[in-house]
Amino acid sequence: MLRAMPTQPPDTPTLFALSTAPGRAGVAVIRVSGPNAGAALCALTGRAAPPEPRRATRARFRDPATGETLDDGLVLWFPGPASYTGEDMAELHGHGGRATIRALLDALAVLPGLTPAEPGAFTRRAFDAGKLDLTAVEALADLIDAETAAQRRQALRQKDGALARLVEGWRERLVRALAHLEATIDFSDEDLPETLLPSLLDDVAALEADIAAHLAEPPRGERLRDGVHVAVLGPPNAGKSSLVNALARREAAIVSAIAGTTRDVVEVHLDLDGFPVVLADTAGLRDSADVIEQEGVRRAHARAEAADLRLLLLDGGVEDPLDPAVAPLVADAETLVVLNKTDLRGAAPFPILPGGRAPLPLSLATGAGLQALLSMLTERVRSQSETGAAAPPALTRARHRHALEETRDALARAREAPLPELVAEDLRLAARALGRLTGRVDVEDLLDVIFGDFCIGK
Ligand SMILES: Nc1nc2c(ncn2[C@@H]2O[C@H](COP(=O)(O)OP(=O)(O)OP(=O)(O)O)[C@@H](O)[C@H]2O)c(=O)[nH]1
Ligand SMILES: [K+]
Ligand SMILES: [Mg+2]
Repeated sequence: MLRAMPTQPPDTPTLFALSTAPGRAGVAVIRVSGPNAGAALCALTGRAAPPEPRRATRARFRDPATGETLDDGLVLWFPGPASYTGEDMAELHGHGGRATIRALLDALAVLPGLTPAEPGAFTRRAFDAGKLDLTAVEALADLIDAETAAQRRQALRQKDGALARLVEGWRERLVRALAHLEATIDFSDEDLPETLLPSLLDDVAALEADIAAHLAEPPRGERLRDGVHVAVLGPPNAGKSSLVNALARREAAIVSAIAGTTRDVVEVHLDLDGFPVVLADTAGLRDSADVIEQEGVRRAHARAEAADLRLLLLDGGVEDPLDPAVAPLVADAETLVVLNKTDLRGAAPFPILPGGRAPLPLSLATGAGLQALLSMLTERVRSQSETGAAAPPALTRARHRHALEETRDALARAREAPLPELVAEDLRLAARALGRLTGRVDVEDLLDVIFGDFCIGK
C-alpha cells in the first residue's frame, strides 16, 4: 500500500478559527487545518468519515461531549495536500450568530490536538508548504484590505504571481551567470573559452540595467496601495478647509471666517474613480506670532514636502492672491494651482502664474468649477498611481524596493570586482537579496512582520 511521506512532525497542532468576520451574519465559516482536521469534522458531525472532498455536504453540528445539537449547516472537506494550507482542512459553515459561533468554537477547542489559530496562521502554513510565495502572501493581505477597485486589481495581479514571476526571471538569469562563473573558477586550469568572463559580465550589466529601470519607475504600486497623498495648501482663509469638506462630502475640518482656523493637519480619505487618495487640510501659510499657529505652519510645510501632489488654493477675494508666502509653491510647475472665491472677484483679472499658466477658477460658495477641479485631480491621481495591465507589475511595498536596490548595488559591485571569486561573492549576495523578495531564502525575521498583518482565520 502507498503511504504518504510525513511532511510535518506528528505533534503539529491542528488549528481552528472563525474565518468570516465576527458578528451577526447569515453564514459563518470556521476553518480547521492540520492532522486532526478530519477527526474534528467527524466528531462535530457524528459522521464515521469525512464526506467527498470539495463538495458541500449538509451536516447537523453537535457537541461531541453531550450530543446536543448546536447548529445545522454545511461541511466541506479538503484533504491535503490539495488544500489552501497544504494540510487536511475542514470548513464548517454554520449560522453567523455570536452564540452559535461560540458554541462551535468551544466544541472544537476541547478536541484532542486542536488549538485556536493565531492571526495569519493558515496562510503561514500555506507559505511553509510552498503554496504561496511572500509576494502572494502580501497580496492576499492587500486584497483583504483593498478599499477601491484599482487597489483590488493590483492586489489580485500580485496574488496571481505577476511580481513573483518577474523577480524569479531575474533570479534565474543571475543563478545561471553564477553557475557559469563557478565553473570558470573550478576549472580554471582547464580549457574554458576565454570569452566567458566578459560575456558573463555583459549579462550581469544587462540584468542590472533591467532592475535599475524598474526601480526608476515612479512608485505607483506603493501609491496605489497606500493612497496618493495630496496636500491642500495656501494662505489663511483661502477656503482650504471648505474645499476638503466639499471633496469629502462631510464636515471633516472646521471652517470659519477667522484667518488661522486650521492648525493640525486634518486627513480625509477619498476614492477618486477607484484610486485611493489621502487628502490633507493644512494651516494657512503665513508668518504668525502665535506659537500654536507657527507649529501648524511648520506641519503644513512638512506635509507639502512629503505629499505626492500639492494643491495650492489661492484666495480670489483679495486683490493680489499671489501672496509671497506661497511663491515657492507657485514656482513649482507640478503644483495644481486653484483660485477660489471667484464669486467675490468681480471684474478683477486672474493672476498669471509663472510660465503663463492660469489658475483653475473655483467658487466653493456657488459650486462653480468644483466638477472641473475634481476631474483634474482625478486625472493627476490616476497618472500617479495607475499601472496599466500591460506594464510590468509594480512594486507595492518599500520592502520590495529595498531588496531590488540591494540587488542592483551588488550587481554593480560584481562588475567592478577584480577577481572571479569576488565577482561570484557579489552575485551570491545579489541572488540572496532577490530571493528574500519572494521568500526563497533567509526570511525568518520578515515572516512575523508580514503574517502579523493578517486577521485571525486567514
Ligand atoms: N465668498 C466665498 N467665501 C468662501 C468661499 N470658500 C470659502 N469661503 C469662506 O471663506 C472663509 C474661510 O474658509 P476656510 O475654509 O475656513 O478657509 P481656510 O483656508 O481653511 O482657512 P484657515 O484654516 O484659517 O487657513 C469661510 O468663511 C468660508 O465660508 C468661496 O468660494 N466664496
Ligand atoms: K478660516
Ligand atoms: Mg482651514
